[in-house]
Amino acid sequence: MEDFDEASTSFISWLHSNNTTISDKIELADLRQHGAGRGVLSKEDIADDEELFSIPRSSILTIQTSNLSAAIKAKLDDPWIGLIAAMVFEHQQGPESKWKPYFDVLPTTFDTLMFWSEEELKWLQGSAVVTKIGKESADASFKDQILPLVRSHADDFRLASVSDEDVLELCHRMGSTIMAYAFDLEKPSNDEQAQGNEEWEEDEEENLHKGMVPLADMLNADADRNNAKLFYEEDKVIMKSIRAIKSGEEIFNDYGPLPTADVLRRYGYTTPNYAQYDVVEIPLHDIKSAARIQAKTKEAQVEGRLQYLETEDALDDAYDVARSGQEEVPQFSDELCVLVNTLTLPQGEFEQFKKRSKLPKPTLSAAAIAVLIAVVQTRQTQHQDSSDDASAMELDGQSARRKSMAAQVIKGEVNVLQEALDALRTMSSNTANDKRKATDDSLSTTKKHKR
Ligand SMILES: C[S@@+](CC[C@H](N)C(=O)[O-])C[C@H]1O[C@@H](n2cnc3c(N)ncnc32)[C@H](O)[C@@H]1O
Repeated sequence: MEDFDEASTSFISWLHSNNTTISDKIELADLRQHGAGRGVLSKEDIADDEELFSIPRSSILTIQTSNLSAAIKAKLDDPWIGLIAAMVFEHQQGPESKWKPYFDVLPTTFDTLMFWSEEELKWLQGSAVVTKIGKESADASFKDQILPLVRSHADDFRLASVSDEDVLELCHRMGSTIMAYAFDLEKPSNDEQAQGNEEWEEDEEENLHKGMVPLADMLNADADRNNAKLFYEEDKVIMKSIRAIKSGEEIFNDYGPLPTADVLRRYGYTTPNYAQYDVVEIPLHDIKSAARIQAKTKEAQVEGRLQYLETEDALDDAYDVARSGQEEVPQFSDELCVLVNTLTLPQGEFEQFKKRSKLPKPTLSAAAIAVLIAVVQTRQTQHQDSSDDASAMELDGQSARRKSMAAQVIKGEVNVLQEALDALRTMSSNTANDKRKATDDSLSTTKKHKR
């Protein structure tokens, strides 16, 4: 048997020997041909609300369930760092770890942005996602918090002969696994005792129950074909179908409304299904520049208005522009509209708002629309589509795949910008028509009065 299949078989036996129940109607499948690693398929028709599998909480790998000593656990107050430390610890126990067969089906390499070279990241030029990778800050946290812990408990962690560099690499590997595989464990639903339990409440706030849920994390995700969901009970978690599933269909989880760029950053793949959630992030700086140039608002006035918005708790560092036609997310958020309206007000009107401690309404003014058109047009020049540059011919398989995923992110953001521009131009001509109509109406009223 191939290593891949052997690992899957051992993993399933391990689940069975750890009180997991798995419906006969599903199977763990090899989906590598489709570029999706392992996944779960149905073998028979499944009804809505059927139990697919249940995992005892004791098999979920968390800081608490890990075999870390109480002394080490007591030092882990950050959920993210804590789970990384627990995973590093369990990984180093090798066959002595309860979770060894689980580790054997977890990835060791990733396509998430953390692992892209500088050259590869250039393919994402224009997208704000490159500013959110967080490799340096993760590195700093590992050096500050995990290395000293590992070194002061060298025997426990079995890392005494491993270099700092290799420990950090292991931390990045576990951190990336958590990002793509871990669940935020919720408190049990319909359980009054747990609902009223202070420990759960505190933990929920602090998100202390981040955990690796074996098998639940073998489900791939699809925003449109999501057909299963994890439910939380006191002693176990249960994966249930949330619609009828035909025999042979894949069983999908959902990652929530994530733009393609974030799916790539966190999960290392792209799919057209998440394009509906694509956004373009506009930094405040770009809006300030456009207001100065386009609306001719003086620099000191721009700064004064930003200060005022800050005191009114109405200022952000950046604003998302979304796809048109999204039900839950407006294309231009109220916060963005209020900002641009404020920046483009005549000074006298701004003083009036300030005096009354009020903000303009979010309906975009003509001047604000013009500023946003300038902002969007500038952004359009910053997105580079490198999908057909000739160097692609020389790329190895991994880089070629990364390049095509980057192209998908850029294409999605270019679409967002084009839709934004179209919407703004329509608003602009509607505003002009309304103004013309208002002028015509007032002229005809004046004429009537003259007669
Ligand atoms: C929670 S795991 C799912 C199990 C995973 N396929 C495996 O083999 O371990 C998440 C990872 O699966 C992959 N994945 C999830 N959904 C996918 C999809 N619709 N298409 C391709 N890959 C997907 C991505 O690599 C992602 O980081």
